[in-house]
Amino acid sequence: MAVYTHVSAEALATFLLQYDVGELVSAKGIAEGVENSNYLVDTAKGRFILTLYEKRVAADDLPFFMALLDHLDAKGLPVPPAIKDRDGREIKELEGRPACLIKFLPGVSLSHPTPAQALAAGDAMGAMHRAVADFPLTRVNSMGVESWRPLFERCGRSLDDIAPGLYDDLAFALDHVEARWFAGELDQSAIHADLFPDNVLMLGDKVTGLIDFYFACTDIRVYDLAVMHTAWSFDAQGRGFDAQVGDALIAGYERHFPLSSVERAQFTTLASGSCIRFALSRAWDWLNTPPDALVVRKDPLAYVRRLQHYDPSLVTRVA
Ligand SMILES: Nc1ncnc2c1ncn2[C@@H]1O[C@H](COP(=O)(O)OP(=O)(O)O)[C@@H](O)[C@H]1O
Ligand SMILES: N[C@@H](CCOP(=O)(O)O)C(=O)O
Repeated sequence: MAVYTHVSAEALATFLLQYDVGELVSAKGIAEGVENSNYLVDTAKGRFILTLYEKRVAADDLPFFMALLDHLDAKGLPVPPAIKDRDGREIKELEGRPACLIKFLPGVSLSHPTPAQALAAGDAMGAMHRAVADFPLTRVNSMGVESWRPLFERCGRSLDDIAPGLYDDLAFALDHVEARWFAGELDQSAIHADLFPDNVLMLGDKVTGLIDFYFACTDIRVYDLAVMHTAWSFDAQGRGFDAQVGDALIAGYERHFPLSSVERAQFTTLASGSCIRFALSRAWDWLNTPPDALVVRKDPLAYVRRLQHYDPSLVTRVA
């Protein structure tokens, strides 16, 4: 459950007085998500999301995320901008945490997207990349290729406590992917960098929300599509590759940005890099989150299996 910081009803009612949103009617914690504390808030004038940013989101990065959301919202993308208070401020403080009141978007996130839904989601990512062509701000990808080796080294031999051989498999894969990485050769832009199914809200086959921009950054544009491909095309255990879903994501994206021959040729390396990135962040959380913590630990091996799908030569020890 992702409610790390408790907000009292009194503190929330006082906080809302700073906005033109009407009086507090009800609030409840949202279980989904792992990074921040989220509440569903109903007021006399409507429904909102209240997010308190926990330690993994740096307060200094919030202006970038909020400017990106405002930019995409102004271009008609279905993203949730922060609500401005009576003084025009979006980033506030509540219970000692940076906090934003955010537009509520309808829709549900899918556990098993169909090809038609993947087509719409790939299209939405393409539209988002098109809309950021004139977005002026940049942010280094804190989970980009340069961060993987330090994170791998911080996990160290404890990786083998997750699965025997995991340290050697990830060491080999990291050497291989780092040597083939090509920043500079491929177009860069603002990217979402975490557009998993749980960060896309849908009603039927229509995308109604792109949410959770807290890894957004400047990086290789098609890397964003590769991240999406690794997240959408498998079951939760990282098995059962669904080529129809994967192809539909790419087809939707190509309505906006047909892949160049170089991007096609590099896609396996980009997807392998994405698998290493999420295997490592999940492994770090796995090793550093007590099993009885309220937040659900995500399985790092589900990303090792995906890595094996994209490049079977990289995973030889972990099943
Ligand atoms: N703007 C929004 N509109 C509707 N629901 C939202 C919105 N933002 C977040 N949610 C809900 O809250 C959940 C957690 O949000 P998310 O941003 O993914 O959290 P975290 O950053 O902690 O991973 C989402 O799965 C979704 O159900
Ligand atoms: N998508 C990542 C974890 C980030 O969590 P989110 O709830 O902020 O999307 C993963 O699955 O490892």
